[in-house]
Amino acid sequence: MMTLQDKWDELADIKDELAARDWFMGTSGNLAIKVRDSPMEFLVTASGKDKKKRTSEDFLLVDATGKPVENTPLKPSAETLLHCAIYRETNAGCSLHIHTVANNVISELYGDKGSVDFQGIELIKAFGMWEEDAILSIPIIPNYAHIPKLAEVFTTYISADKGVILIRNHGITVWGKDGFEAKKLLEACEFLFQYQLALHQIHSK
Ligand SMILES: CSC[C@@H](O)[C@@H](O)C(=O)COP(=O)(O)O
Ligand SMILES: [Zn+2]
Repeated sequence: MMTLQDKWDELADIKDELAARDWFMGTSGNLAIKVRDSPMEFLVTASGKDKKKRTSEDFLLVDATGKPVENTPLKPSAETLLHCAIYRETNAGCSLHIHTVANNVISELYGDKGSVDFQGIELIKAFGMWEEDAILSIPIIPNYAHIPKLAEVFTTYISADKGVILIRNHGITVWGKDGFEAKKLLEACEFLFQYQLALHQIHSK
């Protein structure tokens, strides 16, 4: 059986890997991993920390509403409600949110369209799309400073079978059945975004 410590270590390892890619600029980003189903509880990154550092105060346990389970001076991520929505609406075991230049620029380029679509590129297989003519459509939603409003809009775009939402000029959130799956989707998305930006540069010459 996986203990709380096992889950903590798993999330800490994922955090280190994403940090090594420089995906936590300026304290941005937040990560979560489900610890148990009933009552539903998950570990989430503490708010405002330098996520490139590994400390004993990196995560705290919260309930389905995003409230800390135990008395703690730590504050859960400001975007905990997005993770709550994912665990409420899906069977996900892990959810990851990062800000990169590539995901922000793509969200701005395709924001008015409401999605960015990928077809005929091998890496969409990371999303389980194996058919020749499959199209991966990543939804792009507006950003709202008011997190309950952002979570409300975000919830309407959660689809259990895809696991990715891009928030305009903000960042990407992915989720999967476990940490491995969520990280795979995140890496695939960032590859696709960089590919799309490179194509843009060529076409705009
Ligand atoms: C410091 S800019 C990024 C934040 O506003 C937010 O979008 C973010 O991703 C991190 O917030 P946090 O509360 O640390 O989880
Ligand atoms: Zn964010």
